[in-house]
Order: sequence, then structure tokens, then C-alpha cells
Amino acid sequence: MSARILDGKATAAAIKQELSERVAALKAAGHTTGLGTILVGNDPGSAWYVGGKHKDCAEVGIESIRVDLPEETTQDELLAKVKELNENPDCTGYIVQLPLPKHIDQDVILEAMDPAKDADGLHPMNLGRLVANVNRPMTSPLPCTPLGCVDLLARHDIDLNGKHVLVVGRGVTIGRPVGLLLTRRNINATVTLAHTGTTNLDELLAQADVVIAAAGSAHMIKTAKPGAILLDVGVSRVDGKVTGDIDPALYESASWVSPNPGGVGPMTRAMLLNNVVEAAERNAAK
Ligand SMILES: Nc1nc2c(c(=O)[nH]1)N[C@@H](CN(C=O)c1ccc(C(=O)N[C@@H](CCC(=O)O)C(=O)O)cc1)CN2
Repeated sequence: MSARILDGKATAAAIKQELSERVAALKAAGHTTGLGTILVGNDPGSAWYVGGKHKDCAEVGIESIRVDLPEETTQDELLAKVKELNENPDCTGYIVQLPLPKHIDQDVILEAMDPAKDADGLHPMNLGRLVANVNRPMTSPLPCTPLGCVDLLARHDIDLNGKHVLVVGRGVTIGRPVGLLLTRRNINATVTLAHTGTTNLDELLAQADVVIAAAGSAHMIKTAKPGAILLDVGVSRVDGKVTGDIDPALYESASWVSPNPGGVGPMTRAMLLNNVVEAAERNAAK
């Protein structure tokens, strides 16, 4: 048996097509949609991701505002830029590219953002809303990679109701929020959150129907239940190449696989655009 591929690239392209129609409708009604990005420092990976976000905006008709700052930018200088975007009416939503240089406290920066403009869904108020709201449709932005995982599965008609999902990784962008999303009543999965301190990982992997690997440790997942659905969202660079958390040898016995690269990454980009368009639609409805 060989797994079917959850094709993030093709799915993201379809989502972008849908979003361009919504952006055009907003424009026709006199509303601009604009994404801002703040990049601090010279990390080539981060610069590539930010470049991709602006390319995506151009494709779907979203205006974009790019703020690139040097590595030695102080926390106060960065806070001033955050304030500028909070107050800029052309900016519907924005992101601060992570990770930030070590001398800057990420939590302080995320908290200073206007929650209504938080296109990444990482402001503590938006994460708190995800914690608090189990039943109703969400009306605040959700973190892009978790949303990308859920949407990728839904668009391949994979029902998670009653499934046991093992999340490996406890980071704020993926591991922690994805479990909250998956246990909402409309999805109804049962979630176990494992991490690098978990001592019985192979035992948990042997039981899981779905594995979402987001630990950022190259090929650390070496076993899975036959027929499992595997989503690889971990990113490491080995010899300069993007490498996921899941050993590709497992693809043979899985039912569905979202590889890395080519799986959830393009969905993360599409969900960012989705968050900006939803924010613009909320503004237009006011
Ligand atoms: N503010 C944020 N910072 C970071 C986030 C985030 O969601 N918000 N996530 C990651 C980086 N990221 C987006 O910012 C991101 C990562 C990967 C991809 C992607 O499309 N990956 C490709 C492979 C790319 C490659 O070859 O390097 C794929 O999976 O096919 C998009 C966005 C950390 N920072």
C-alpha cells in the first residue's frame, strides 16, 4: 500500500482563487484589503517566507505593506512599528515574522498588536478566544498552520470525528493551538499532545489514527499505525534542504500523507490570506 497525497499546493491554489473573488467583491464595494508584514533581521528562511506572503497578496489582489528592519532593531523601535500598523487604515491585518532576534521578547510584541489586525491569530486575546469557544463559529483570527491542517483534511473529505489525533510539538504557532481547534465540537477529534519530553512516544504513535508532527526535529517520527494519516509540519534544514519530522519510510504504510515540503506549508500561506480577507469582511460589515 502507498499513501495518497494531501496536496497542499493544489488545495492552496484553489483557496487563492476563491479569495481573489472575495477581494474583488470587497473592492467593488469600496473596501481595500491590505496585509502588512514586519521582518526583523537577515534570516534567509524568514525573508523567503515574507517574500512569499507578498507574492501571494499580489496574486489575489490584496495590497501589501512591507516593513523590513535590521537585526539590531531594539524592542522599542519594533513596538513603534507595531503601533504604526495598528493605526494605519490601509492595513487590514499584519504579521510579525517569527522567530524574532533573541534580544526581543516575542510575547511583548504579540501583545502590542491590535487583536483585530492580528492576521496570524497569535495575539493572546485571539488564542484565548480559541480556548474559550468550543461551540460557536469562530469570529476571530485563528493561527494559520493549524487552520491549514484542518482545512487540508476537510477539503480531502477526511472526517476527524472520533479520531485519535497525536500532535507532536508544543510550540505556540502549531502544537498548542492545533489541539484546541481539533477538539472543537464541529471537528470532535480526541487529541493527545506529545513533545520532546514525552517518554512513550512510540506507544502513542502506535495508537494514533492521525499524526500531526510539528516538533522541528528531522525524521524523529519513525513508527506509526498502519493506515494512519500523517501530516508533516515540522521544519528543519538538513544540508540546506527543508526536512520534515516524519521519516518518509512511513509513507508506504500510511493512508494519507501531507509531505514536507509541499503539504501544509502552502496552506499556511493561504490561511494567512484567508484571515486578512475575513478581517476586511468584518470591517466592511461594521
Ligand atoms: N509570524 C509567523 N511566523 C512564522 C510562521 C507563521 O505562521 N507566522 N510560520 C513559519 C514560517 N512560515 C510562515 O511564516 C511558513 C513556513 C513554510 C511555508 C512553506 O510553504 N513551506 C514550503 C517549503 C518551503 C521551503 O522550501 O523552504 C512547503 O511546505 O512546501 C510557508 C510559510 C515560522 N514563522
